[in-house]
Amino acid sequence: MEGLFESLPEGYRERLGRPGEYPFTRGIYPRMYLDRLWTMRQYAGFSTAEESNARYRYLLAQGQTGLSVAFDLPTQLGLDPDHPMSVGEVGRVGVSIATLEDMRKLFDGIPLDRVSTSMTINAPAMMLLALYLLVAEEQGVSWDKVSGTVQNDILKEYFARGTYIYPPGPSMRLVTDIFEFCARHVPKWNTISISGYHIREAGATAAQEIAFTLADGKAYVRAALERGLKVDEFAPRLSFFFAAHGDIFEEAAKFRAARRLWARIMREEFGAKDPKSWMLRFHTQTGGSTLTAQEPLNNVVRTAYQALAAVLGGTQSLHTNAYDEALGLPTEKSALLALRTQQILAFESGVTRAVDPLGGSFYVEHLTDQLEKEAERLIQEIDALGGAVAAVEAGYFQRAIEESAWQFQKEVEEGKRIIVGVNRFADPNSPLNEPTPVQRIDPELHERRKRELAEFKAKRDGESVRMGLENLRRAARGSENLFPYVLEAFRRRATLGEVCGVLREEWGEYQPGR
Ligand SMILES: C[C@H](C(=O)O)C(=O)SCCNC(=O)CCNC(=O)[C@H](O)C(C)(C)COP(=O)(O)OP(=O)(O)OC[C@H]1O[C@@H](n2cnc3c(N)ncnc32)[C@H](O)[C@@H]1OP(=O)(O)O
Repeated sequence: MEGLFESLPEGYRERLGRPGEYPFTRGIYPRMYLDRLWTMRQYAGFSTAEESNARYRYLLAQGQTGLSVAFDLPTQLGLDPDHPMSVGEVGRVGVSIATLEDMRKLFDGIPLDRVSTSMTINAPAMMLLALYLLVAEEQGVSWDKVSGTVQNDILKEYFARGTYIYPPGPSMRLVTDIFEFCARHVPKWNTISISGYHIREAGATAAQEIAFTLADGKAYVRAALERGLKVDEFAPRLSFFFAAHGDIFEEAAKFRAARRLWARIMREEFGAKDPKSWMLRFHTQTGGSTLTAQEPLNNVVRTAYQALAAVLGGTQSLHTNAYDEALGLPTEKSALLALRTQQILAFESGVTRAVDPLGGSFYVEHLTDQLEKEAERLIQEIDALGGAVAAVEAGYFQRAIEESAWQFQKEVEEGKRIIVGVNRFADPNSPLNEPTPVQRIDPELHERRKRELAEFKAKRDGESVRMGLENLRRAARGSENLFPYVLEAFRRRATLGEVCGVLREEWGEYQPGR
């Protein structure tokens, strides 16, 4: 492949750029997958820490190369299993974690210096990361060896995902505290996964996905600069998360355009000097909203094409959906098939042999330019509103996404957008409509988790816990970094609900529309 680039006409080469060079349209590494494949990181977790741990070990044994933890809704909202609002939700969409003991069980037998872990956690990101670091410590792994990612992207929770707790002001403080703490103590940790995935899943277009995500990214950078951090101190550890939907070339172009835009924003707008600060590194998940309950096996095919788009776009890490996700939680079998889908792509398809194989395609370069232009226009619109935080408060994102979602639905209903097995070739008697088994959650689980929590509380020193929580409360009233206080509270055996509860009392909860 080497000579190909040199043989291109003058001017064209400069315009195209090289992989691994600013503005990284063609990827962030000169040799991409020739040197290292993307991380195969399947989002998983359900029921108890023990059951999730067994699933993680199974997936790692099957060749998965990174972990990605799904937490249940109470955990994502900083509530313990014994909270009245947890009823019906414990262990349902992810694993239930409330204590250091739970976290220890979740990673039992998994060496935290050898595997990187992503945790989809936002409002209580600091708390779950603190528990993770304490488990690493117990394993004898020093924090500078620990690598992974917390989603920690609160802005999109307000308009696309929904698991917020506190109002934007204190929430942005927590985000920035994590940037600062990790820059000093956990240097290999990706402190945020700025997520377009949920924006897209909520109905945004590809250009909106890029624009809204990068606008959120700019808001986090501004918040950190206002805190007094230097851009090159924290920017190399910002990471991104996008969706891969079915339009292969548009999606591949989307990733290329996003990289180019972010590189420019970081270098030209924020004056970053370290090339690592310019690089947009991202995880991709295939499009959950594109999966259909009709003829579920068709989803294997959809997912494979979407994964191809992600890899053609130069993703660093990938989750391929299980075909039964429109019906319920993946079973061990469907989760394995999802992993095999990316292994076939990586090891059989030959797609990893060239770096940015689409680079120079007239069509893809054109799409890249177009998406970049449209996203840039939208980012300017958001800047004119005062940035992403102001745009959230003004309801800008919600309105824009609803409009696109409505447009999409209309096209489906009018048959202008074809979904095979749904609005074209639908057949109620299709043999592909056989019943699909889904993962079931034990109905006794909630009671069991409440008992475990009561036992945990009975064994601890109540006075020490109270002191830890009061120290956190005092710090929350001031402006110090809260991370050390959260760590201390967990060392004293406070629970997730208690730690988040103190901050709820101090800061209140976000009430949309008020
Ligand atoms: C839908 C659902 C929900 O709503 O609930 C969700 O949200 S699920 C959401 C699930 N989210 C996730 O799973 C997010 C996953 N995100 C991540 O893993 C990260 O943020 C990531 C995107 C930066 C990928 O990190 P990673 O560790 O897997 O991979 P990296 O690309 O950083 O590679 C690891 C190390 O190898 C190096 N490396 C990699 N490739 C190369 C190469 N070709 N040449 C030279 N070096 C290379 C990197 O620089 C890095 O080193 P060094 O570290 O020294 O630089």
